Amino acid sequence: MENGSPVLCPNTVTVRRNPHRRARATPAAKTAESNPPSAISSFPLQEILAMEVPQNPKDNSSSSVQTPLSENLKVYLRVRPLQLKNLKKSGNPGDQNSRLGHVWPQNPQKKKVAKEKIVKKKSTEACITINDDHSVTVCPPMALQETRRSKSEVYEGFSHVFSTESSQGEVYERMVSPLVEDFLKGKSGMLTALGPSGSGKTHTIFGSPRVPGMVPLALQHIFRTESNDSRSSRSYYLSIFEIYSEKGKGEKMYDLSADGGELTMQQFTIKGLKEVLISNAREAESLVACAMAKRATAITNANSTSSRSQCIINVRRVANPDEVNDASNCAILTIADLAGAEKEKRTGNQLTKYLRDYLEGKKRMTLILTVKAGEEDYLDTTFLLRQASPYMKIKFNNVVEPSNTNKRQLPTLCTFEEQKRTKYSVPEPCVNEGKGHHEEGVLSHEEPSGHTERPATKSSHTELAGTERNHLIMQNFAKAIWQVLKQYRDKLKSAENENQTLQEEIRKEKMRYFELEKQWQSSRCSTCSKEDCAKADSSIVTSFELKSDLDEYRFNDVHEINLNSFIKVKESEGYESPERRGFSPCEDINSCSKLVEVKEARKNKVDETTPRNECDTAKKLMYVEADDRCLTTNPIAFGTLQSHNLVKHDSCSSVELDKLSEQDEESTSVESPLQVASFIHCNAHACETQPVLDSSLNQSTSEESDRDSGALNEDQELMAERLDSRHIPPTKDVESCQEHNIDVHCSDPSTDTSCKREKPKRRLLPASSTLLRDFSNMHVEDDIEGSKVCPDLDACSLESEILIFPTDEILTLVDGKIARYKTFWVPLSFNLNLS
Ligand SMILES: Nc1ncnc2c1ncn2[C@@H]1O[C@H](COP(=O)(O)OP(=O)(O)OP(=O)(O)O)[C@@H](O)[C@H]1O
Repeated sequence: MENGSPVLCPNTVTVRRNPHRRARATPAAKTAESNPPSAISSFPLQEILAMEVPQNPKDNSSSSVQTPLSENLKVYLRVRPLQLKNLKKSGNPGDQNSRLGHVWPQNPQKKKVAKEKIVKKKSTEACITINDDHSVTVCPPMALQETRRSKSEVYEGFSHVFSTESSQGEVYERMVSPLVEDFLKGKSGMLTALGPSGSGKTHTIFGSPRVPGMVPLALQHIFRTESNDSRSSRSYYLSIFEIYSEKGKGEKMYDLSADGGELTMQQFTIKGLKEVLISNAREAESLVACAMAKRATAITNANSTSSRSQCIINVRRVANPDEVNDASNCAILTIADLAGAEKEKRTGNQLTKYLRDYLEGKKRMTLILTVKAGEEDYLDTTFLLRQASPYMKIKFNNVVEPSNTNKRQLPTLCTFEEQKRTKYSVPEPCVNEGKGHHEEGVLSHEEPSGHTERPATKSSHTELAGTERNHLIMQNFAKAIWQVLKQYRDKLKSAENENQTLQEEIRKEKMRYFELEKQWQSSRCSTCSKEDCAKADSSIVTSFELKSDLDEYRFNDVHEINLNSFIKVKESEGYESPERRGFSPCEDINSCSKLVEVKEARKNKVDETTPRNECDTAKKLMYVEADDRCLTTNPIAFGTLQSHNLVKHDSCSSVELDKLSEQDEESTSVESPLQVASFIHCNAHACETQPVLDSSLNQSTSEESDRDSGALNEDQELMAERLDSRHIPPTKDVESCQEHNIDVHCSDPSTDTSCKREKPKRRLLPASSTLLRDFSNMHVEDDIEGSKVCPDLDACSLESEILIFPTDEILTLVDGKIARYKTFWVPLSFNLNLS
């Protein structure tokens, strides 16, 4: 519907089944109009690339990250003497002792075996040179310089570098004593020794009875302090365990205390580890000595009693319960002697877990790197220093030519470069690549490092600046992508909401459309009825609706018709009869024909505008509206109207009808399937006797066609014979039929468009006459209420059973006059035996 308003007159309404409508903008297009793409900002690629990066990122990165690390992490380097025997022979007192004889505590069983081992003859040349207290230069052996073209390297940034002459006491005072002091104040700390096998880790950590290491010195320090403080009543517990990696069995943990066993780690804590209360240093040293005796050791090329496990000692300080808010309540001092960190060594995962807080910088950690100074230890030394490079400044005076890099060294370099990348956020080591120096030749390790730093530093700064800029660009790139994605996500949400709103509007519009169409149809139907009434000047209207599948039944095959219909009977008052108008029966028939034409024309018009499906689904009803004074003629009129198309409807419907045979169908005006609403105008006063009606029908049919009239005459003759055989006199009331306005049309506006296939004509009349005669034989049971409301029915002598039930009255405007109809429901049940 274009305007959506109800249509009052179908003649003035133009119905367009597929009205041309202006295409509505799609939601997407609408969205695009309301929200232009410019709402989403374009990707700021140029801005990102054009941004300025600080030219000296070194200062920023080192100052921001290194500060906390410098507080919690300190890296020391200790260089083991070249020739231990020589040192021993030199009579240097104290800590410069032979490994075999003076490491404390000793494993007695392995001590004997170690003595039998052949001590390799080692080079007297050193590969490492201590530049100052914070830096060293590592120079490759001559053989490596020639074959691999390796260059010397300068490592700086150590908290302190202990020379080969440094004593245990010196190391302790400078490195461990501050840690212990903090521990006594309640701060946890850790000391870890890391280095290749035989570099002096165990010597540094445990020492020997004559040259005690950091553990005994720390224990002595602790209890000495405690003994000096008379008010102190703290308790100390000691635990010691090792993490041992067996081939094919993974890592295992063992408690190294007297009756300790295997341990397990859950999350980041060790389950089952025993703590031994210690009250003095001697007692603690004894426990440590026993644990060391249990520690797994093995003979390596570098060390006859090499520690093959990570040994960890914990000293826990428990404050007096009386001390309130003592922060030192849970302070722990951890000292770890790690296994050899040579290149082939694989460090354990469990140790990493256990030391997680320390490695992440959350707790104070002191790392001492032990290296050997011999030329044969060059690779292990450089490997260790490069591993520790993220935590300090390392300068490369020379680079290794890629072409000469053998398989052994390449992974090391790759690992190192990878570490540099992964450790980008940690204090960035100052990497200097002096390619220019490479062309000039190999730098001597004796050459002062200060002379070669400046050009290398410049290039290093330039490279770092570029790296930092790339890093920041990538960061901003990711941020920009994130922002754009967020904007698109918001737009998508809004579009979805709008889509839902539009769908809701569409649904409402559909509902409104259906309501308007319904109103239009109802209004059109009412308009049609008024028009028909005015034109037809009729008081009796009968409407039939036949089911669409009437073709399945043939009239000739049906011998019994159960007509359980409701016949609406109108009692018209004030109706101007055709007789008074001077209508003759013939004229009456003609007028009926005219009415048929008019209503057929309107039916066709309705059919043009009515969807087919509505016709199929429409209910099939039959109404017989008749003047009470010619009620007996209603069945006649009904039969006249129906012609041969009375077909069985359904079990609960009003009429059971049958369809015409093929030859009869040609002579009928109503085609099935269709819905038929018949308007039968029958003036009660004009109703004539059956012969008169028959004659009028014959007259009417003679005007149509010879063929039709022939068929009609045959039917009429047959019916007349049947009537004669029954000797049923015509009813008195049916004296004449001056006017028979019979119309067949689709009363339902939703009649199928198939109804217009063939325009119904007056050819109905001859066929109807057959039923007319049958109905005339029916007897109306006048003992029903019908006789009360229709006294004229008393004279009815139809043999069939017609039950008449009064219902209500209807006032209708007919030709400017008010006509009152009394309606009756007349369920019909009669048999037609046409055979
Ligand atoms: N600074 C030093 N002064 C004198 N002797 C040392 C020094 N460092 C190590 N040694 C001696 O070197 C030998 C090997 O030392 P140590 O056992 O401590 O090495 P390690 O690093 O523990 O080896 P591994 O990892 O195989 O256990 C020992 O006999 C030790 O006495």
